[in-house]
This record gives sequence, C-alpha cells and structure tokens, in this order.
Amino acid sequence: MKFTKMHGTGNDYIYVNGFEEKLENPSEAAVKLSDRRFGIGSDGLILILPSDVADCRMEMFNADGSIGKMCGNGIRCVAKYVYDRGLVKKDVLRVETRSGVKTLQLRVEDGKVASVRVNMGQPELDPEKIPVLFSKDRMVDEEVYTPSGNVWRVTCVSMGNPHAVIFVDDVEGLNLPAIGPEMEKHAMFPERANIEFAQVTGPHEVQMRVWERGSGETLACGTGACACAVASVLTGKADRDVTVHLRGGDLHVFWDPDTDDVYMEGPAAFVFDGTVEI
Ligand SMILES: N[C@@H](CCC[C@H](N)C(=O)O)C(=O)O
Repeated sequence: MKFTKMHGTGNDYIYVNGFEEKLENPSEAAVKLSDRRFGIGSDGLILILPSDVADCRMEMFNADGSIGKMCGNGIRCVAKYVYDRGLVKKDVLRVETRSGVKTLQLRVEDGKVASVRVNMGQPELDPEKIPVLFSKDRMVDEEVYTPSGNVWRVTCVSMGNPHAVIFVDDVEGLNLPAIGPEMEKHAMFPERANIEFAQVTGPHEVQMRVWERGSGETLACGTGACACAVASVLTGKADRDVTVHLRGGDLHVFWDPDTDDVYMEGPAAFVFDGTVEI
C-alpha cells in the first residue's frame, strides 16, 4: 500500500489516499503501522476519501485503532495533501469529518500549502454531548479525584471530540505518562477523553501539553489547542485570541464572539512517501 507521512506541529499521521487505495481494516492497520519500532511510526492513521457533500472526506484512527471524530492537525495535512497533489486545487476547501463539514482557508507559498486556517465550528459545552458525567452547572474548573489520589480542576469542552483542560503552574514539570492514562480513562468520561494541561503565561499565550485519547502523549493536538483556548476564556485566564505553544510548535486560535466559531491556524508539513506491506 502506498502511504504518505505528514505532520502538523509534530502530531504525525500516516495518510492513505483512499481515492486510489483500498484498506480493508483501517483500525487494525492503524495499530500495526503506528508502532514506532515494528511499524512506520505515527500518532495514528488518516484516510483521505471521496465525499458526496464536500471536496473530500477524512477518517482518522488513533494509534490504538480507535476512531477520532475530528483531528485539527490532521485536517490541515489533508488540505495540503489534496492541494499539493492536484486532487482538489482550491484555496478554500471543504472537508467532511465525522463531526461535520469544516471549511479551510489555505495559505500557499511557491505553489504548495504552507499553513491552513480552519473553521473548527462551535465548542460543545453540554456535558451529555461531550460526553462527561458532570451536571450542566459543573463544567468549568471543577474538581476531579483520581484513583491514585490526585485532584485536578478540569474544564470540559468538545471540539468534535472530548477534551478536559487542566490549568497548572508548571506544565513542563508534569509526569504526563503517569498522570495522562488515569485521566483519559477516568470513570467520568464514558468515551474516554483527550487531556490537556495548560499554563497561561499572558493574555494571548498558553503553553500546553496533551495526553491524547488512544495515542498517548503527542507533540500537539489541534482540537486540544482549541479546547484549551475556549477553557482559558471560560475561566477568565486569557483573551479570545491566543497562541498555544506546544512541544511540536505553535497554533493560533481565535474564538469569535459574534459567531461562536473557533478558528485554528497552523502549519502542515510533508515528511516522506513510502510503500508498506499490510
Ligand atoms: N490529534 C488530533 C486529535 C486526534 C483524535 C483524538 N485522539 C481523539 O480520539 O479524540 C488533533 O489534532 O485534533
């Protein structure tokens, strides 16, 4: 099977052109191919497919084979893939995802996509829809106790997938591989959750690390950066226009007060093409 390795701020996926390739069991392939020693190595697998309602469709699988309804870093790479390879030559693109059709504005340099601005849609704050087992009045900065005895104050937001944002004083000092799994799988999240740890360093600056549902610690998460920006506003810690600094680079997020839409802007990068036996 032909594949392409790409990344958005270090959040790397294996991309398969579903216009040409047929993958019988993508979930199983995601587990096998994402392995960083026995496979190609990635945070997961993304299929680029034809769509009846948009320019193309994406399907994303985490490294454990589970499905993610939306992927902010992945969708920018999908845009770069279809534009640079001439599949869809438009600088405003519509991509179908499991969380609806997203509109993307491409910034092209020397004929290739350098960065992409995505309308990520409106954040979902209804606990039943996220889903999180909190009541409606306990959604912002609420205490959660973990089985190992940690207490975290979380703000829950869905950006098409579930996120819990936790503000801390020293994001780099955290032992994320120890803390992440017990929060991802905490009983309060019936479908597990992506966990963001954030340190606000100014009205327009947030430093963030992420433990992704199904993939573990990644260098960046686009939907997570958006959830973090929304949580920063809801808790009164930052303005609606923030740069989220991640281990893999920066993402710019703006939560529009007029439309309630969240916009995310960041780079998309090609790594290499290859073929693999599956
Ligand atoms: N890396 C992504 C999010 C991927 C999906 C997530 N792990 C989930 O299961 O919800 C992003 O950039 O948004």
